[in-house]
Amino acid sequence: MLSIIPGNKVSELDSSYILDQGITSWDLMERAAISFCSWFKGRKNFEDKPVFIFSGPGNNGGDGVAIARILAAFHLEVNLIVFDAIDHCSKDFQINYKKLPSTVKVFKIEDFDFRIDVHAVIIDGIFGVGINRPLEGKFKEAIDRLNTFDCQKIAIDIPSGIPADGLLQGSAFRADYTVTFQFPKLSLLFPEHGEYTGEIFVADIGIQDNFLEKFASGKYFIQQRDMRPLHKTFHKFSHKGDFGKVLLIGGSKGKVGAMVLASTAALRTGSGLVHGFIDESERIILQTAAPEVMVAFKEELENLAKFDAIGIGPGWGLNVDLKFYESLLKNYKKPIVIDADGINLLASHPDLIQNIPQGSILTPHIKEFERLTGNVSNHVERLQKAKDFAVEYGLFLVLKGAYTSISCPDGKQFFNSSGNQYMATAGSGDVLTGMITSFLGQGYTPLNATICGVFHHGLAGELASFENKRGTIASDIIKCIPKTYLELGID
Ligand SMILES: NC(=O)C1=CN([C@@H]2O[C@H](COP(=O)(O)OP(=O)(O)OC[C@H]3O[C@@H](n4cnc5c(N)ncnc54)[C@H](O)[C@@H]3O)[C@@H](O)[C@H]2O)[C@@H](O)CC1
Ligand SMILES: Nc1ncnc2c1ncn2[C@@H]1O[C@H](COP(=O)(O)OP(=O)(O)O)[C@@H](O)[C@H]1O
Ligand SMILES: [K+]
Repeated sequence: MLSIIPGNKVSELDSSYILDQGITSWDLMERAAISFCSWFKGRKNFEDKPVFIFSGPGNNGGDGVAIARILAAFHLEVNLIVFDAIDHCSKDFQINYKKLPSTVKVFKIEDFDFRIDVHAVIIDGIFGVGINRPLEGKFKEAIDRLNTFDCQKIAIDIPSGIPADGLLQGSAFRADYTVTFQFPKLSLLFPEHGEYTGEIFVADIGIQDNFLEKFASGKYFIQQRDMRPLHKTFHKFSHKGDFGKVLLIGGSKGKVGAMVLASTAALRTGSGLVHGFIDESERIILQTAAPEVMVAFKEELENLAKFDAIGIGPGWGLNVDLKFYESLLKNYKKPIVIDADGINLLASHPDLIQNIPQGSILTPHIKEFERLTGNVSNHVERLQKAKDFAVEYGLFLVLKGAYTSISCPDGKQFFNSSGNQYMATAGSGDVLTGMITSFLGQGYTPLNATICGVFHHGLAGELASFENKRGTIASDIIKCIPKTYLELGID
């Protein structure tokens, strides 16, 4: 899986890779520029538009200069705006500058009149991971001004101004797209930076995952290409028992829908048998809405071991018999998935936490997480708290939202790449609970069940929103779960 390397290790990574491969730093910059340009050429919305590239003094600027040469070779109108005297710029910047064809128009920032047509494309190569202080002076002025333009804007590697691993202070370039090299920089995944990064694309520059791993910090980016090997294979003679027997517990007056969604999602994810335990008065609703789901009776819960996985919480309400909850946690000896009111009850009764079986999976959204661990002021703090919580209690903590993070008992953190804003709709979290419980019941390890659940859920959301856009609802996501297997080439 793709490692996320801290910004301060990137130059060490570059030097080590260059030495290992017997290439020059210019070769690596050229790969980055080619990779950027092939992404650029693949996007029909930039075709034949004039391009304005802003290049700072470092290697991010050097990338910009190399990109200027390559795009000019495609006969685009290319304007390059530089901020410093060329002999004060990085070595590879200077080499690329000498290679520029005469068709590229070069301006010094102080001479540039900012007459940029609305149809033009602005490319930001001002600062990359080398930024070491907030923007000021000519850099801040230029970026603040560029942010007022309505044309398409692309950031090279990271929007200038945002530090690779920390929080933005002051101004930064507001991009519609960020094309980041080899791995996403951690700060691109923070909600605070969403309005600056736009859509993120990872451009491959040829550094293999196992090489990156030497510089890893225990943070990983989950991509589509990682999915197949994490899945179990089933065969012609597999029977419904092989696909797992799961139990979902939740539902209260007015909130039975959450159980309908979670249990249907579990079935669509591949569970052989799904049981639902729900308030007696509400059972008929579950039975009617989801006839494939079997309603469980209290006496069946006396032998919990017969269930391959249990998910607790969807629509459960807060009016729950705590002794019953405690007995579930104590008596089930395998990992449990806990969501929604299951989490809210842990927050109001923290003494219950110690009873949760090791390796269990908690799936709070940001508000539920704060109820559990206290308020935080930013995402850096939130990620640290999630990691500490997972390590302290030996649990997997899934912090839901864009780039959902999975914090593991060993301190590793995984960030999901699938999903989109159209999934922010009622019940979409219940769908995830059903999916993770299903994978767990199919015999996946808690980590694989969580990664697969989170990735398939996001992919189903993307497929569902393809046509429905803002009108996407949780049931649409469930309908698209089977398509995620097709999309990933998994039988
Ligand atoms: N493996 C990789 O990741 C590769 C990285 N490359 C590019 O190289 C970039 C990193 O290049 P650099 O390390 O040269 O760093 P940058 O290009 O981000 O800039 C660093 C320069 O800017 C100065 N500086 C930093 N903050 C400033 C501020 N607020 N105001 C004024 N000056 C400031 C620094 O003193 C230094 O001279 C990456 O982001 C990427 O674009 C590619 O060229 C090749 C491969
Ligand atoms: N902007 C987004 N990008 C990607 N996924 C999102 C986004 N917003 C929400 N989601 C996903 O949708 C789900 C919402 O879950 P949750 O907040 O528990 O909703 P509910 O309580 O309504 O079921 C989570 O899995 C979350 O990761
Ligand atoms: K940049």
